[in-house]
Parts: sequence; C-alpha cells; structure tokens
Amino acid sequence: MMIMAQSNMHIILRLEINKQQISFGEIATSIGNAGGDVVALDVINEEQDTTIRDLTIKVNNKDGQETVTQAIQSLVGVNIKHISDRTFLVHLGGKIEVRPKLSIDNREELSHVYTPEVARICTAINEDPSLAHNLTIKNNAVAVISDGSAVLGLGKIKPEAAMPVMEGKAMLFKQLADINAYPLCLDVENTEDIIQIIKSLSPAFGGINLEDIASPGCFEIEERLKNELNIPVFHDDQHGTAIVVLAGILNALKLVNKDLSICKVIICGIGAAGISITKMLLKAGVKNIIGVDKNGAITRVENYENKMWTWYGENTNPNMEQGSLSAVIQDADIFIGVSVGNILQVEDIKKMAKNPVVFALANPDPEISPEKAKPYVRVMATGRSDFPNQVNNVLCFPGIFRGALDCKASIINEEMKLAAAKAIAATIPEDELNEDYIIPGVFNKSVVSNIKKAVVEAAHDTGVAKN
Ligand SMILES: NC(=O)c1ccc[n+]([C@@H]2O[C@H](COP(=O)([O-])OP(=O)(O)OC[C@H]3O[C@@H](n4cnc5c(N)ncnc54)[C@H](O)[C@@H]3O)[C@@H](O)[C@H]2O)c1
Ligand SMILES: O=C(O)C[C@H](O)C(=O)O
Ligand SMILES: [Mg+2]
Repeated sequence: MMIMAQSNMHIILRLEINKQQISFGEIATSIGNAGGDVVALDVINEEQDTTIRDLTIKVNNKDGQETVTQAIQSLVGVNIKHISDRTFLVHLGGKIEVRPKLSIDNREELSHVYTPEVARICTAINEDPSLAHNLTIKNNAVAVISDGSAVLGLGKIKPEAAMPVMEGKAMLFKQLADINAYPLCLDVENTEDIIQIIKSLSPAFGGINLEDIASPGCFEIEERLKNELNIPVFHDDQHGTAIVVLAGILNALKLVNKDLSICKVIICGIGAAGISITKMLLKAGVKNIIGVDKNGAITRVENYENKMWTWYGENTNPNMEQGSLSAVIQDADIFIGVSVGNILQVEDIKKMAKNPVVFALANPDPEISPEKAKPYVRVMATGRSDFPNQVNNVLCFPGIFRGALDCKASIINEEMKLAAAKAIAATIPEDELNEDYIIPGVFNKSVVSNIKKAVVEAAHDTGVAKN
C-alpha cells in the first residue's frame, strides 16, 4: 500500500497520567521536543493520583506521529490508552444526512405530506412534469456521481472508497451554496451503462455533477448526457478545475506582469482536468501550451489511441517540442500539474523563465511540495486547503450550480464558465493581490454570490436560462 505524505495531521491521544510521577508540563515539553504541537486538551477523568486526558496534537506527517508517540511512551508515569486520528473521527457515520423540512406530529399533518393527499401532487406532476421543479426537491438537488475510476490522484478505487470524496463535495454544496447534493458512487465500468444509469436517475435532480471519472471515458459520458438530458451536466474535474485555474492564472500574471499570449505553459497530466484547462487557456489567448503525460510531450507527429490526445497534438505545441517534462519545461513561464504527486523536481523549476508560476494541483500530494518549490518560484499554488493559494474546484462548483439552478439553465455553457472564472479572479481587489493571495479562500462569502451573479447573467445573455 502506498503511504501518502500528509502535512498537518491531527492525532488524539488518550493518556493516563500518574500525577505523582510526572507533571503535564513535562509531557507537553516532551511532545514539543518530538515535533508535536498540543492544540487541545480535554480532561476525561480526574482522580487523586491519576488523571485521564485527551490531547489533540498537530504533527507534520505519519513519521511525526510515530516520533511523538515514541517520546510519550519513553516517559515514566504515562500510559497511552488510545490513539485516534481526527480525520477518521470526523468521518464516523459519514459527513452528511437528510432532514425533513417540517415536523409531522399528527395524522392530519401526515395526510398532507404522505398518503392520501400526496397523490394529488403526484397527479399534478404527472399531468405537467415541469411542476416537479417546484413541487419536489428537484430544483435544488444535484447528484454528485462517480464511478470511482479516477479518485483524486489515487486512480481507480472501489466505489465505496470514493464515497468520502463525494460526501465531502455534497457537504460543501450544502454549506457554501445551500444546494442539496447526493453522493452516488456507481459500481459499473462500461461507459454506456454509466450513461444509462445517470439518465435513469436524472428525474430526481436539477443538475448532475460528474466527479472523478477517468479520461477518456469522462468526455463521452459528459457529452452524451449534455445532449440527452435537459438539466445541466458538469464534469467538475474538467470544467470546475479549468475555471479556477484560469482565475488563478489571470491573477498570478498580474503580479508577474506578463500577458497570457506570450507565456509558455506546461500542462502535466493530459487527462480530464489537463484537457479542459488547455481548452480554457487556448480560448483565453495562450498560444504556446505543451501537454506532457507519462510518455513525455504530446505532439502532432505521434499516433495516439486516445483521440483526445490526437486533438491535443494538433492544437497545441506549436514549436513541436519533444521529450520529457524536464526537457520541455525549459523557459516555461507557467507549470500546471494535474497528474500525480511528486513528479516535478526543483531542478526542473530552475529551468523555467524568470518569475515562474507553479500550480501543482494533484491531490492529495502535489506534483512538488510547496516547501521544496517555494524558494524557486514566484507564485505557488496547490489543490490543498493547508497551504496558501488553494486552486481547487470547490471554489467553483457551488457557485456555478447555484447560478444554473436559480435561472433554471438547461446547460452550463462556455460563456457561463468564462464568466465564473472572471468572477472568481475579480473577487480579490487588485491592490490586495500578492504571491500568497492570488485566489480567494473557500470561506470568502463573496465567491459563491459573485459566481452566481455572473453565471445567471451569462445564461440570460446566451438564451439558456428559463427563469
Ligand atoms: N486541484 C483541483 O481542483 C483538481 C481538480 C481536478 C483534478 N485534480 C487532480 O489532478 C489529477 C488528475 O485528475 P484527472 O481527473 O484529470 O485524472 P485523469 O485520470 O483523467 O488524468 C490524469 C492524467 O495524468 C497522467 N499521468 C499519470 N502519471 C503521470 C506522470 N508521471 N507524468 C505525467 N502525467 C501523468 C495520466 O496518464 C492521465 O492522463 C489528480 O491528482 C486530481 O486529484 C485536482
Ligand atoms: O477533490 C478535490 O479536492 C479536487 C478535485 O476534484 C480532485 O479530484 O482532486
Ligand atoms: Mg475530483
């Protein structure tokens, strides 16, 4: 099993402390010396000679956890009764729930929401299905659907294992944009089956957010569903990511004073996210984009089985640069990684043009860690919430769906996506931009409302809004 480098893990240790033998101060000092940081302390039980306490300790990674526990184990008078990981604790029982909007306390109330009265609502919707938008949850419901085939940078994992990510997205839909989102992980592999299942589920939803579905299957799935359904279908890893990347790049370039049209851009990982980012950057005016995947740069002279790569070779890399990432990164202004963790070296960054901009967006481990890269880059971003400049599709999906649902848009089109990117970038006033603040934070309340406003406007301008 691969062990992922994690920074800032929190562990909770339950300690039984013999007060005659050791003071709490000595324990805290020992934890500090081992590289841990006690961030919370709960007294569980207090007796004459012993006390039981839960200590929440911040450690840098799994090794840090070992060092801290070993340091405590070596102390006389302390017994570790239990170790838990805060991340596991917050997942106990899942992260979301469904709640009724009204409470039913008597037969009369029951008869309105359920049999027999509910039948009148069913009949009305049967006669006019558009009423489902107002008389059911549909208009404020989004399905977050994955087949588990490209979950974060973990690759193909079991549908059950994809659920924590999808629950997380559902949680954020609700908290940030008050949208009811349902995590649905499908145990199917065949593209056609995935399409048919999603089509069958669609009557219950006002929108479909496809998530962590591997390329190239994701392109056909999204394209078919967009054509065959009349509700917005949005593959978050493609378009959500591309929108946030464009927003971040627009702001980063203001700092380094470069124009998109003269930048050499390397995109590493030509999958769902990489292809969509490329399309968006080409539309925004970038001329020199080079895509790099496992076998090096994508060019128009190669023959690819993946027809998206054929398209890619024909529409990018105007100077036909060939070779590995290390070779083609020479003189690049911008590196955007949407591949896998730890594949970019400091030596590669040193080859980039002056004031390099590096977006290492693979999750959970970026292509290069900010600690390593920062001394050599001007602007650094990752997809993670524990470093500055979080370029992550969470900045986009709540707002873009809020806008699309509010105006009952039939699709989310290119104009709506561009409007969302510009709205995210413009959330930061120019005089506040700096190297560690090129993208607004997830909890900046203006983000969702700015995106929503821009998206609704673009939907009306392009005639796809029904409201
Ligand atoms: N920060 C964000 O908001 C965000 C959004 C989407 C995706 N991502 C991350 O981007 C990565 C890709 O996601 P995706 O949905 O596009 O997946 P995907 O499976 O569609 O594409 C991944 C691509 O990376 C390529 N790749 C693998 N190893 C490589 C290597 N050593 N060098 C170059 N390319 C390599 C694969 O061949 C594939 O083409 C994941 O780590 C994901 O977590 C981040
Ligand atoms: O889930 C995330 O944090 C972002 C993105 O959707 C990803 O797949 O990495
Ligand atoms: Mg994803």
